[in-house]
Amino acid sequence: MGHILAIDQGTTSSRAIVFDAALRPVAQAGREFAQHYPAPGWVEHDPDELFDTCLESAQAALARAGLAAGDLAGIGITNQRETTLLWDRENGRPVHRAIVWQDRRTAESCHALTTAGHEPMVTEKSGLVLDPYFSATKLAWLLDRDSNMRAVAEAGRLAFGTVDSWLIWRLTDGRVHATDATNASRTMLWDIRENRWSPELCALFRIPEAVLPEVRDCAADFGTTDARVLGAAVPILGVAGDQQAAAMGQACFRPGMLKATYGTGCFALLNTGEAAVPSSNRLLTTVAARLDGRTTYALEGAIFVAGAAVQWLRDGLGVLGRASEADTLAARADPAQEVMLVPAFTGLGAPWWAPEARGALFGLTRNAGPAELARAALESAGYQTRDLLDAMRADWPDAPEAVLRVDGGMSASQHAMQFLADILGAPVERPEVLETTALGAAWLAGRRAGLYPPEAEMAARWHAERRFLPAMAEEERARRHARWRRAVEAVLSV
Ligand SMILES: Nc1ncnc2c1ncn2[C@@H]1O[C@H](COP(=O)(O)OP(=O)(O)O)[C@@H](O)[C@H]1O
Ligand SMILES: O=P(O)(O)OC[C@H](O)CO
Repeated sequence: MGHILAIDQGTTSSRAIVFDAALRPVAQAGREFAQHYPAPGWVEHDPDELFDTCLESAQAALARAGLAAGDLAGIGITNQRETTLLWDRENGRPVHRAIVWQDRRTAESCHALTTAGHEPMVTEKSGLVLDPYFSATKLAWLLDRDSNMRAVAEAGRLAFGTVDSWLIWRLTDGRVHATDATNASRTMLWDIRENRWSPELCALFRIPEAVLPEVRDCAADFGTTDARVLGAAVPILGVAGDQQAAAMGQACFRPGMLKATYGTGCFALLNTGEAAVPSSNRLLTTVAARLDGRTTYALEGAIFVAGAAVQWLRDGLGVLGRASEADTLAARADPAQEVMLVPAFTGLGAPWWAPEARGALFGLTRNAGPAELARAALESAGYQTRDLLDAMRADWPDAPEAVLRVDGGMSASQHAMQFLADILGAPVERPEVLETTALGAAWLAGRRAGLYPPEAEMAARWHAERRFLPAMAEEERARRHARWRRAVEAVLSV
């Protein structure tokens, strides 16, 4: 009974990791699933596939650990956030495929609501910007598909959920319809300060409250799995959105602590403690955690392209065989050249929120080649992070001097991480366990089960595998950053 299973349902794959009683990962498994693009800018996932890939991963991870479900003390769930599902409570069938957070189909309705002057109220209550990224307009779109749908929803027959709620529903065979406060805070329907579904936001987006899940703490009782699902009844004891779970896995529990996860994109979260700090720089104010009924908050910034720039070198340009070769290639770059990449392949995220912007290369010479491009791609994550951190400091001048804890696939790049420390002028720390998202979910469940330590002890246990210290002269940092800002301005003006 001393193990915890963490299920990490991400945008491109589902993974499961078994942790032992000392919170060490002992076995893992993962499954990819199909991405559906039914129209330009639309992205969907098959709800059954999301569940099945989680279940297969869980079974495979348990088998690799030599364990049965009955050996588990609990399950922690973490998930891609905002992705929106709606299903029929009676037959358990989704009314549509899941609409993924990246999906832009509701851009026009967001624009109309912004033009009508609703954004200040939306931001004040939800902490978010009025963008298609979040669940509310996606759910409204689902409810608008059929003239009868809202009446059916009002009668209590339909259930809305982010991916965590869907997995809980399926794991408990329809007995529990719940989510946690971090996932709720990404729906644009949750009043982050009042800690309740917002009647004003529900009215604005025309969402019947009958569809909404019950919102619980991150470490709480989310029901017990149906014994037929995994072979034994296992309590679900922890739930958090993946970026918040990563912040917990990085032990960023105190105000001022900061983590950035470098995967395809990058998500940075700055813990602001019990203060829900409003942003004047278009960052998001979001729930970092709700534990023992106490809500803590974060300022969040999202970059759309981080490791994806390395993928582009590999799959688009063919100058890399594998992402891990980027460092070797970048090391051959001519130091005298200053090729710079603004990787706005799908627009620019925070703090710019410029969906129409497109990428650009600056400083090309006849001698610029794959090595200079690789270096520019690795460094583009650093420049973008600097913009996020500058915005965070402007929003929250009380923030202590930042140390950035990093994780995700791209944090493996020495060059990217050293440049990050250089351009931030701040230390960058990389932990031993890079699976911080699953670790956070496991910690929540184990904390609830009484197996894992509370925050303070978790924080004391965390330690860096590698620390990158800034080595760039202040003048050089300022010069480079000014050049980056001019490059961004150029991209925004083309
Ligand atoms: N050694 C490396 N150097 C630079 N980028 C890397 C390296 N290894 C992986 N990446 C990048 O990290 C990303 C994958 O990280 P991962 O955390 O698995 O992302 P996601 O969860 O978004 O799929 C890819 O975009 C890949 O290009
Ligand atoms: O599944 P990931 O790791 O790409 O994370 C997605 C985020 O939660 C979206 O907000």
